Amino acid sequence: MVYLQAALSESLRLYPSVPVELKQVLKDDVLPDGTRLKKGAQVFNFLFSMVRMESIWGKDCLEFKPERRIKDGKFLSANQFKYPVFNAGPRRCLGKNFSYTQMKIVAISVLLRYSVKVVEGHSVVPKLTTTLYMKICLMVTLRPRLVNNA
Ligand code: HEM
Repeated sequence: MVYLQAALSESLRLYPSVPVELKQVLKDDVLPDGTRLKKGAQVFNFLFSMVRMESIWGKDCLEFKPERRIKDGKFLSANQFKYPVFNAGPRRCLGKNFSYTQMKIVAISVLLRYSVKVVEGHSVVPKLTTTLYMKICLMVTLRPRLVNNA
């Protein structure tokens, strides 16, 4: 279960369901990098880019590596501001735990019955909208697993 949690988190890092957020500035403010923001300004937060930045995630930032989220056999929760896939701060996603439960149920239901292999040469091309899609569907081969019902 630890590896599945890490794999789902890592998938959402590289392909965040909410790839871009729009925020509005309530009062004049200064970002940590010195950028000045005027009240009423709109700020696009490009999560899709942020979760792939080398300065935040290291040289292997573009690699799918669930292991980066596991230490001593335990799942490592990332700082919400480093991993804002579910937003960060007081307006964090209320459905985070629920969505992990859903994703695990779906993954387990499929993996229990089938071995899944992505079709050779098929590449995932993201389609950026307010939520993230794939430009074309994910082409996979499913091989039934032998289930022992005894
Ligand atoms: C992988 C699944 C999900 C992801 C990546 C996700 C991500 C996010 C993000 C980024 C926000 C902030 C949006 C913004 O303010 O611009 C958000 C807000 C929210 N999400 Fe999710 N979400 C997921 C699933 C769910 C589910 C399943 C539910 C409900 C059962 C849910 C309920 C909410 C609610 C109520 C908010 C608004 C929170 C607030 O503004 O105080 N989310 N989510």
